[in-house]
Amino acid sequence: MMHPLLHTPYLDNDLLQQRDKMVATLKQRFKTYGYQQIQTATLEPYDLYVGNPKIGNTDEMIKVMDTSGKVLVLRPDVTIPITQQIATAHMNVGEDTRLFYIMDVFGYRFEDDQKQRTQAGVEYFSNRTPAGDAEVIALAIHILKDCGFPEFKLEIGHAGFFRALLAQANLSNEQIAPLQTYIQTKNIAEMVDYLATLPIQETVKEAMQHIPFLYGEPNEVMEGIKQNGLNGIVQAELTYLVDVYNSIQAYGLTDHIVFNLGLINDMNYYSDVIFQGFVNQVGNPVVMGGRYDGLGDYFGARIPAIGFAFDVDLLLHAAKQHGLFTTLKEDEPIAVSYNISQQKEALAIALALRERGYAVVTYSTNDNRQAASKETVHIICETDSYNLYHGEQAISFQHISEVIQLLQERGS
Ligand SMILES: N[C@@H](Cc1c[nH]c[nH+]1)C(=O)O
Repeated sequence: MMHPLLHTPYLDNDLLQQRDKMVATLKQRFKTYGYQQIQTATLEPYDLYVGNPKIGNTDEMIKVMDTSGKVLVLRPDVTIPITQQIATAHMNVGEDTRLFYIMDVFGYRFEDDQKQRTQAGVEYFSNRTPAGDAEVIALAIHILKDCGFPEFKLEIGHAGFFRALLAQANLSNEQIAPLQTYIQTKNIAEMVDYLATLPIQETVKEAMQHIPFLYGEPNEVMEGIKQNGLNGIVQAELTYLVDVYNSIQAYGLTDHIVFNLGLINDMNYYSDVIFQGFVNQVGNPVVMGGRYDGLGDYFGARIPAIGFAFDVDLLLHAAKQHGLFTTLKEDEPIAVSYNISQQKEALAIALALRERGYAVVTYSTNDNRQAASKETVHIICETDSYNLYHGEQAISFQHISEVIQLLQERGS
């Protein structure tokens, strides 16, 4: 059963801690594959997007005006500005460049009311090779494993597959759009009716009707393609996909791979392999990516690249749904309360604890404040005695070193 996305207007402390932990896991994994972090501006010139055929619909971008009347957009995508930066700096990829990011994207192509989403992604600038593409896909799978998802699927398709079929049909963009939707939603009945209205060859119609079925175990999908005589049209794309798949085999990760030749991404910049990752019970993909070798051309540079982005909030939601949140260390602060005559000494104790990374709250008992809860470690500094209370236990101490030793022994 699919669960709708939960919309949290804000994240509470627990969720934020889980989110930080998840982001740390992703960052760590990106680093182990040799990626370096990059950050781009949140507000970008609208000109970066307008008029670029490789960039989707600019209507849905959030626009603002600066004080001089110049139109800016809130970063709708990360791949585009990074490609522009690399294009400006390099013109051609000499050396491989591996970049990762944790950045928000705004207002673009989201079905729901949430106009801001955090992406954790990578961009790998390098010439197209099956081994390079396989490494990026393996990294995405590695992350899903790191997060602890027991079951997930990575669907692989090819941006050129649908395009090659379309090239035979000579259709306008308006005619293509519904077709794309029918394929994405696997709405075969309406697709058949719609195809009947289009002026295209019967063989092409049949091929298109077959696209939604080209899903599943890679060998079976390839067999289905042959049986339907589709391989002649898209031979090069298919051979490449199989090469990538064979390379993923070397990582021992093919259990998670399915082919989906009906995969169509709304981003227009993809040129070759595209992929999306799904975990059970979550309808939308938690990760999307693909190769976009032609995007740099728009910025005047030949810089082939492949990348992906995880939707951090969706991933968090999925982890919660699957009960994958680990219990975090109890971080309730230690309470230090003191008689005003002992203020200096008590504050020195608090400082020493804070210096060691403990969270500490202090208050004067003369202020008549609420007592700490039973679970809290509570240090009370009175004129003639210093005591530490925890649950039923009460221990008196002379020196802060005794407190630190006690805390360490308890593992708190
Ligand atoms: N920018 C793409 C993901 C991606 C990164 N690199 C390549 N593709 C997206 O937001 O869907």
